[in-house]
Amino acid sequence: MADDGMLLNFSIPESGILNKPKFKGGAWRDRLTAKKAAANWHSKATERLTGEKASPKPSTKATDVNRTELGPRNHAAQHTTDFDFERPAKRPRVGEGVKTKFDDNDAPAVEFRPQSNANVSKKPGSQQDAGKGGKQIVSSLFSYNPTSTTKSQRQQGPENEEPIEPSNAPLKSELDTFTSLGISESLAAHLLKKMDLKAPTAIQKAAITQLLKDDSDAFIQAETGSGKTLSYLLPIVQRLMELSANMRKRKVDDAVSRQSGLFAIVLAPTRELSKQIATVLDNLLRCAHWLVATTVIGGEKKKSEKARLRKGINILVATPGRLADHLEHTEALDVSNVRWLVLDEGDRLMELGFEEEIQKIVGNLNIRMRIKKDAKSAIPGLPNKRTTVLCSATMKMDVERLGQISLKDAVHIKADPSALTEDDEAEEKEEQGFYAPAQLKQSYAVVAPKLRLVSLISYLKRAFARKGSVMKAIVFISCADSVDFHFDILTSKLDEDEANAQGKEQEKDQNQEAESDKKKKPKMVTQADPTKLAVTYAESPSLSTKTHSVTTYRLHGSLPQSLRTSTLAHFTKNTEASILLATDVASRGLDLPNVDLVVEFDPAFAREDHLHRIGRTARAGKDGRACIFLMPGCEEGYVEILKSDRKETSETGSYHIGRQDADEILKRGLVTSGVIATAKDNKSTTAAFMEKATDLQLNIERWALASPARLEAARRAYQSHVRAYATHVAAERGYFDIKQLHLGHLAKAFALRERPSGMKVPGLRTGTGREDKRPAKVRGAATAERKAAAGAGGEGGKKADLREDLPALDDSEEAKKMRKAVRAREKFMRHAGQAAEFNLG
Ligand SMILES: Nc1ncnc2c1ncn2[C@@H]1O[C@H](COP(=O)(O)OP(=O)(O)OP(=O)(O)O)[C@@H](O)[C@H]1O
Repeated sequence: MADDGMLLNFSIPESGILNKPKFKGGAWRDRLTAKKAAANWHSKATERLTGEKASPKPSTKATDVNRTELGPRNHAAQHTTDFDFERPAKRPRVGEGVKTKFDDNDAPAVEFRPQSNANVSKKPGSQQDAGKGGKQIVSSLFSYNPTSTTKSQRQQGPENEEPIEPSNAPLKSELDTFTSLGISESLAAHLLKKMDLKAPTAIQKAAITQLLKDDSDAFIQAETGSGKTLSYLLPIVQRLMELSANMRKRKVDDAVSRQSGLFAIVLAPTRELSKQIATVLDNLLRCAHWLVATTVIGGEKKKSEKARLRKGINILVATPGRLADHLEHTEALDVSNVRWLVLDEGDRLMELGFEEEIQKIVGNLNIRMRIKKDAKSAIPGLPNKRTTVLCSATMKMDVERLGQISLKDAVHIKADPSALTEDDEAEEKEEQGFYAPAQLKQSYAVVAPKLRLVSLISYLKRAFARKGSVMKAIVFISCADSVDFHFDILTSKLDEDEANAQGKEQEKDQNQEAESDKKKKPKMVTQADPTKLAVTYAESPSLSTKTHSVTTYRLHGSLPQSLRTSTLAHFTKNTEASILLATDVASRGLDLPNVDLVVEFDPAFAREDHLHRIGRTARAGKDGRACIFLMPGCEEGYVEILKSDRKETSETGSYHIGRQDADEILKRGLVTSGVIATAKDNKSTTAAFMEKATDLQLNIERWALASPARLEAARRAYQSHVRAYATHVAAERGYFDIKQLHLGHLAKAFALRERPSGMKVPGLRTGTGREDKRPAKVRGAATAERKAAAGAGGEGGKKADLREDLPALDDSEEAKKMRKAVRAREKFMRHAGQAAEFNLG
């Protein structure tokens, strides 16, 4: 039957047959625009269908605007795709494309434009990808970035300057030998043959002379990498060898053996440092095998430590918490013969809150020594008084306090004795003086927050591009979560098809789920897989080249002690190119061989920490480079601190500090791969590096999207980073002003397409312009919070592991409850022997 003229008898509901589309999510402006356009079209369509006045047919052509590389914020755009309406005029912007959200605090991963509007020219800085699926992507990585306040000067860099005489190298004069300082021939021969140490450094010369000469207490102050460890160990070993030789000569006494008693204790703030000192000591004692040393440190089994103490020990290296514990509970530990007590890294011991433990230890040593003296059973030849040696790079207030607790009429020992002056004012200035090694080459990189992650990868790519150009690098990061996040990125295959495909799927799902999630109750967050913590090193696909591989390591205070130890040991032994991503747990005292580059990706919380960090390179006269990442704006003021790092600079202002821009780093790392671009090919290189950087960023974002655990880890890293940022010392907060931090842009550096919501950070701009009016006491707690976040790696029993759930430091009930919970968990961790951010003794 012909259907011509057939009348369909459908009844049309009052509301019309076309239901009005619902608009959810996205920016309200987008929703409003879409709603208006849809309403307009809807009424006209309904009019037409109900037989009323015909109206022009609306276009139903999908404009494909939703098929983007966008995060959930662009969800609104997805709902508008059935309507080809005119969008309102947008805020003008540099480059092309339509920005999906006009939030000054935020910027999407990429911006997009409708396909219909595809005739826009491709310009550098607005890289488009019309590839797979007809997507039109405009990179926002290079737009709306803050501009630098310091000049980019392509001038002579430090590498072209006259070589600078190292300030921490062994002395060159033929007269300066170990034997000339009073070290025995046999020990000096051992130093030369077995430890390859020919001549003493300046601080060793000063300290060994003094400590062999008399039994006064001493305060040793010298720059990083100047050999302080041997400056106190050598005189102790020399004295004990003499004691032993004398006893053998007398024949009436038994020769010194492990049973003769404990003669020296060395206290260090961290387990890593204790182990390192113990290793140097063991090497020394190979020429005096009758002397025995051991360690007692937090995180190890107390039972086996007790067994070792029972067997007899002559020199003990310990962390304060664990030693205090043994003094209380281990009967076999007899300290009545202790004649040397060394407090290494004194400022750090105080910073980590060991004052109480040290007071206990010193008190205990004093009492036992007095009792022993009264009993007149001291070993013949043993000094009558105890010598206490305090080592510190700085003479800050808290070190003075430590001096008051432990030292009596101490001699101040410095590498350059002429620096010890009678002039009080000059002396005070000198005492505060803590400088970087003279031969260390320093530079800074000015990198906008959005470009931080891609710039870091590019910087490292370039540094390791040529085999052997950089052997080992340490990258300092402010908090443990952020170390974990960057470790995952650097050890993943970012451009793997599978990961990308998963990421793209996830993108779609995320867009769809974002809206419904908002309405639902907040879900339990997916925690990053904690078992993954077991992996602390892996090859880095993005940094390795065809000719050589690069291994990335991670280290922070939240890793179990055994892992920390094995990771450091592996990094130390690795003879191939390797990078250690670490919190400040690695900033103090650690002597890792062949580190020729230190990158401060997150600036240190205080100048002293910065000097300790960069001091991991350029040690004992060797060369070294250090680069700090600063964001454009107030952070660039930190260059003043860099200038004050060098002794001669602070006085003469002559040292050149290299400067690089993000563009330069990206160009060198991603395009010219080690070859410096000439002016001729500069133009094409500009387009190329922007394209490559955008691709890299997209790959990273897709990689993160491919797994909820990764996304969660990224969020945690971001949050911990921002919270840590709020805890720079007051004197430097002008450079690191949390209120100036662009949180939306920064999210990108954590592979996030929008900034996580619901963060409480003290001092953070809330939109109300509210100032941080917390009482000083509460504000002070921020320091502890920061240290905990950094996984500062002490063994301070009283410090909280606030890493996972740092409370906002206000006085609200919620914050109080949270602090209580954190304290309870810390207590539990302590009893359970777990490694907290601060590792417990
Ligand atoms: N006389 C020497 N000649 C050559 N190398 C030396 C000498 N003394 C020490 N070293 C080496 O210098 C490096 C740094 O020594 P050490 O760790 O004691 O420095 P430090 O002053 O304690 O540094 P930091 O302040 O960073 O802890 C070590 O690798 C050590 O082997």
